[in-house]
Amino acid sequence: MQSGAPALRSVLTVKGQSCEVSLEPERAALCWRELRPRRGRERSRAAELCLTRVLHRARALTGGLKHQFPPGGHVVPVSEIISVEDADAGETYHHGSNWQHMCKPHAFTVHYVQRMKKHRWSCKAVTFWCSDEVLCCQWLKALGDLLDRQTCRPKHLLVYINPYGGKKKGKQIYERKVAPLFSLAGISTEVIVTEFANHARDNLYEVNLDKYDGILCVGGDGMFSEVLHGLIGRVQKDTAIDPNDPDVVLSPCDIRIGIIPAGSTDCVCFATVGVNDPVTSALHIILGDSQVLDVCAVHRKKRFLKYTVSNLGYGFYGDILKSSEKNRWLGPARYDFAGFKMFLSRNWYEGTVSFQPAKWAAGSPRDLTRCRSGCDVCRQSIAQLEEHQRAQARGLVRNEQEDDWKTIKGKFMAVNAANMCCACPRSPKGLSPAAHLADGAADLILVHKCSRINFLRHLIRHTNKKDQFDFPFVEVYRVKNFQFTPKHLEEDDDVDAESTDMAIPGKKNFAQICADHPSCGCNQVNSVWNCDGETLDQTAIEMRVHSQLIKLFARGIEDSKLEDVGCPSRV
Ligand SMILES: Nc1ncnc2c1ncn2[C@@H]1O[C@H](COP(=O)(O)OP(=O)(O)OP(=O)(O)O)[C@@H](O)[C@H]1O
Repeated sequence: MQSGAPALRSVLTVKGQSCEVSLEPERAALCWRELRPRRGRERSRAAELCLTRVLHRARALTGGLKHQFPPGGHVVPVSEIISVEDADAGETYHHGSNWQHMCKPHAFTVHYVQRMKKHRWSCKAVTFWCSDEVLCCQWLKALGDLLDRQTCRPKHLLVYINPYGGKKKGKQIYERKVAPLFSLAGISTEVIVTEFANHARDNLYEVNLDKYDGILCVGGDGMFSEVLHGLIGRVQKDTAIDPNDPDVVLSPCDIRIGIIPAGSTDCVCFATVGVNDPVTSALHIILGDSQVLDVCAVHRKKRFLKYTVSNLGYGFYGDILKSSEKNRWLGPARYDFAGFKMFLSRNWYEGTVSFQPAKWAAGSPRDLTRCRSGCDVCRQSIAQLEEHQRAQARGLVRNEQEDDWKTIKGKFMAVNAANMCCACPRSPKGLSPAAHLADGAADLILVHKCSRINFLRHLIRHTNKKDQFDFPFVEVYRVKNFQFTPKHLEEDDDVDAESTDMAIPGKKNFAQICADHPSCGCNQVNSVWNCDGETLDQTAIEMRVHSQLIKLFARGIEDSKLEDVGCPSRV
């Protein structure tokens, strides 16, 4: 409701109780509260509605109801109303009395978001009964007009479903839990059930994107990665940007991506919504939420390899992924099995890491801030980054292309670049709890070679309140880019020749034997990179953060205080 628009106030009946109901212009909210305490369910609805009429007369006489509701009322922000419909058409109201057949009372139903525990949302409905048709139409029109003004909401979506992701229930989840909500909200969809890996990615290069207000993926992180690659690739193609150039400024993607979690790992959904729940994600999409997200581009010299939004991990997390791929038949449990196996293997890898710190970043990886909805650290960091870029363009500060590189050589058990906290239900803190979704930087975590017991202590701290970086063998930096070169390629000028590191015949056999027999005391030469759950063949890589390159249908994790009051909130 626009500021200055008149308030709509009436006495309507909700669940047999007379309620004072208002559309508050200044709060852009629908509010209602019972006018008197409930006296028992046996009260006849006819008597209640008659009382409603009496109160309406009283309203006319007194010139309006009082402006502030006392405690005990409900408030639903208009921005969280999903839809409004004529209750007769919706048939959502329980018609319990004969009286309605005689008097034909009129009613409308409001569907809205209710906050549950742990960032979960559900769709609730409340039906308001009016004394006459004119009043009912007045309410339907006022609410409809307000919903029409929610211009950020999508109307037409392109949906890709991976029928084989997670427990192979993507299609079922979409049809049973998500599609009914979209139809309630008046959203039309075009659904493509993928037939092969990379179907969605390839399709995104061909479709007419102008037709859609958003692209959804139903599946896990692998499916999201497909859509991410398809969309970013398509936008670069349309804007004649060469993604193979590691120094190029990529064109941002304006169309939003929605994730309906239905995979084995739904890390991106968890970190941007706070829960892996298809209904919650669908509701964020319906309300038209928007969350910008940094994307890291991974290159090998002048060749583009992959984009990543969550974790780029070498060593421990790369080995887990590689090992888990062999046991896909175990389902999601394959990650636990592979993790345990890799922990026992205690592999370490020699190499050199070079990086440039993100000097503009407002936070640090070891502070106690957490990236939350409307994050101040992200906003401040980007403001400082833009200021820095403007100063560079004017020649006021020196170009950092060549300067400020820091180099660390060592034997690493894990090298991780976390672009977000990477929290998941198993590790609610994540790999880097203070990492931010859209600050233009990633957290580079280096775990040097250490004893098995120390590595276990480090891993356990991902699940408790202690600082997982507070060990002499762990280093963490907030960076704008980094490079990694494994030791055996350090001397090699022609690192481009490496197609896959395991292609070096002698080393391949050696690595294979030792991976299978960790007790022999030898170590594998190379790990692989785990790039958002997909393996990279190359080991010598460079990564750069592209700030706020994409937008998701999400709002970041909300402050839990909102859940305590619930929605509709008690005033
Ligand atoms: N129809 C299909 N057939 C085979 N593979 C597909 C199909 N559609 C998508 N894929 C691929 O399946 C992979 C895994 O998908 P998804 O992320 O949805 O499930 P997941 O169980 O979470 O997998 P993972 O845990 O391995 O990421 C993705 O890399 C995607 O490219």
